[in-house]
Amino acid sequence: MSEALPRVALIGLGLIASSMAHALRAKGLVRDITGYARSAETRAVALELFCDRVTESAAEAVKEADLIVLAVPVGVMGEITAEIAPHLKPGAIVTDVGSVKGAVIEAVSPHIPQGVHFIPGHPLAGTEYSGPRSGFATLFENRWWLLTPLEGQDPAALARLRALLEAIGANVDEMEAKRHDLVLAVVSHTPHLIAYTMVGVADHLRRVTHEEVIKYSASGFRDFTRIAASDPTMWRDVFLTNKDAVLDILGRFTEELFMLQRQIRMGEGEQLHAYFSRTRAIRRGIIDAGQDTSAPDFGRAAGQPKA
Ligand SMILES: NC(=O)c1ccc[n+]([C@@H]2O[C@H](COP(=O)([O-])OP(=O)(O)OC[C@H]3O[C@@H](n4cnc5c(N)ncnc54)[C@H](O)[C@@H]3O)[C@@H](O)[C@H]2O)c1
Ligand SMILES: O=C(O)C(=O)C[C@]1(C(=O)O)C=C[C@@H](O)C=C1
Repeated sequence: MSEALPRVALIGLGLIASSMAHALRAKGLVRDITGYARSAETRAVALELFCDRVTESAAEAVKEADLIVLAVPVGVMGEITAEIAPHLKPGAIVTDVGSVKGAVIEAVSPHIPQGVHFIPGHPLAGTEYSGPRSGFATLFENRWWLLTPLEGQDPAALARLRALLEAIGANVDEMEAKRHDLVLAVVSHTPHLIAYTMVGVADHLRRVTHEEVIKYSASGFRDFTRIAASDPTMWRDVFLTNKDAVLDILGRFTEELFMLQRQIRMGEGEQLHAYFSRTRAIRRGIIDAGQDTSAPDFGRAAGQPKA
């Protein structure tokens, strides 16, 4: 058990909070997990599956807590912090799991009382499912968990949080918030937008092709549909709060797309081949670095790809 952080309050009881609770329980790391969700139905599920106690208000949930985890959509982090702020225990740690860091820091920091430690965070792990039944204990195993500590952060509080996250299997790294938001715009936010768009395009076409798009969808398109099934509230908030970085990356993406479009139109096969060879090498680099646990290794086992 973590003597440093024995009582945990989870604010919002969806995929990430429930996964944290399952992981903390499975490893026996904390003494008590209290949860808050708006709906009575969600609270009942949480009580049955992973919380020791649930409360009808966020304020009530945090009173005794040593660690408070804000696990709500990015757009409501500020208002929920304003609600809990007067009830936080001196010395408590508040962290969040939001997919965007700059906007969360801006919204949450002004409400944090003196003597309470706010340490923004983001687990780079998730699925397209949401809600209190979607969590599982191994979600964070061997996945990055980025912390974006603020200036003057208490090193002891940071070390306590880091130790707990590492104990549930995460690889913890620290990063400056602005850099986090740019990196995530590249590796997560813009790819989600592209997936949403592609599935939208296919849906328009479906009406023309009489369901064949869905019937014969191959694995590439299926991957897009999985991503595009992600929670609409969460992703609306991500795009609205990481606007600048996403628009920057989307601009670059559009330029590349236009270039490829032109090469296809002009029949420039050599250029297309060179481009695809470069992207294939990037993918193989990710697998070789052990960053994609979902990738089968037959590509490597069978030797080099065909030239
Ligand atoms: N899903 C992912 O892949 C993923 C990965 C990493 C981080 N995150 C981040 O984690 C956070 C939670 O995401 P999740 O996937 O667990 O979502 P989820 O939809 O599964 O759960 C969100 C919870 O917040 C509650 N909630 C929503 N609006 C609220 C409000 N106004 N007041 C109080 N509670 C409210 C919901 O009822 C639910 O209990 C988000 O900030 C998201 O950006 C998500
Ligand atoms: O695997 C998925 O379903 C995800 O999309 C998870 C994913 C991502 O990798 O982009 C999505 C959003 C988060 O903030 C972190 C992780």
